[in-house]
Amino acid sequence: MAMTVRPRRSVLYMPGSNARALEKGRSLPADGLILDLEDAVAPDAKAPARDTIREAIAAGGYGGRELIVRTNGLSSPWGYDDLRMAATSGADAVLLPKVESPDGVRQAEAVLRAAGAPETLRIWCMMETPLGVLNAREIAGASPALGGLVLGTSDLAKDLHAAHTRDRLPMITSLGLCLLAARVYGLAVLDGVHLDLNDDEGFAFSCRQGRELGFDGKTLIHPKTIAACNDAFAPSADEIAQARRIIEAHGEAAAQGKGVVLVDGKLVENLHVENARRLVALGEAIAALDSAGR
Ligand SMILES: CC(C)(COP(=O)(O)OP(=O)(O)OC[C@H]1O[C@@H](n2cnc3c(N)ncnc32)[C@H](O)[C@@H]1OP(=O)(O)O)[C@@H](O)C(=O)NCCC(=O)NCCSC(=O)C[C@H](O)C(=O)O
Ligand SMILES: [Mg+2]
Repeated sequence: MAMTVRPRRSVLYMPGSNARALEKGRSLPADGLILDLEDAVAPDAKAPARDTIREAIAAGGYGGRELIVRTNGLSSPWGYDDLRMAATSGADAVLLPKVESPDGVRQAEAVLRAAGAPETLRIWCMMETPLGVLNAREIAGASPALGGLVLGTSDLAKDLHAAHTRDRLPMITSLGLCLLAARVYGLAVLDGVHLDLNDDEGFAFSCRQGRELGFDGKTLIHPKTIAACNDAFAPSADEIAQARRIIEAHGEAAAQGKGVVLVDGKLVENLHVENARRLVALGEAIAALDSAGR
């Protein structure tokens, strides 16, 4: 059975006020781009940044990259105008900051729909406050328009009074709760940013850890980190080859009326086949993106 998986290994933030960054986004190998109106944009630059983002998306050239507009909160002076712009911008998704309740999602959704947002526009939520994380399950189930959760580990660390440690132990509970909520509702889920651009080793560790925990990918702040992130979140050639062996061996076993089989000495059941199919589909989707130049 064919399975569709959208690669979201690397999703790069860029300030909506930075036209050069938006231009560069058209040629970077990121799976997605977050065109930011919130924290990366100074108050005086918010209104012009809205125009810059709208014009950039309208001009096109982003290929298969997923385009996500991060708006300001509705309690800020810019939130409503941001949502109205994003509604008809042609973006794939709107990313709401600091979401703390399902009502926050529904309120934003009502503004988007009233502004003419198409049914295809997804709503993504930043999970970056203690209350938001505790309400992750309700937020993830707030609307069928939900597309994904993004961890805001910088804001979260601040609110938790937590340290940024290499092993990210202080974050683990929050990461786990958001992952659980996303998987319950079939949403995408992206890990937070690694702030130290000179710490290649720490970055590689956090990518590996994020993938092992179950994240689909990681949010990034600089283009130089995209390639390593893509590698870390893509299934390796060995993993794909093993997944194919699992699918084939289980298919042969099923044809003989057996429910289980050993592959490379390990027990394989239906659940392993499901995961193997996901890995193969992800590998194929990545190959298709790469061959299209995105
Ligand atoms: C961090 C930066 C300000 C560094 O910018 P800069 O000094 O320009 O870097 P470089 O000179 O090394 O840039 C080299 C070229 O790459 C382009 N570039 C740099 N960053 C980006 C980017 N993010 N997107 C696209 N292109 C980028 C430069 O234009 C240079 O190109 P060229 O002209 O060809 O030489 C900068 O990287 C930056 O602004 N990063 C994004 C910051 C951001 O968006 N922050 C907000 C999101 S993080 C967050 O909010 C987390 C969350 O909410 C939480 O709570 O955790
Ligand atoms: Mg934040």
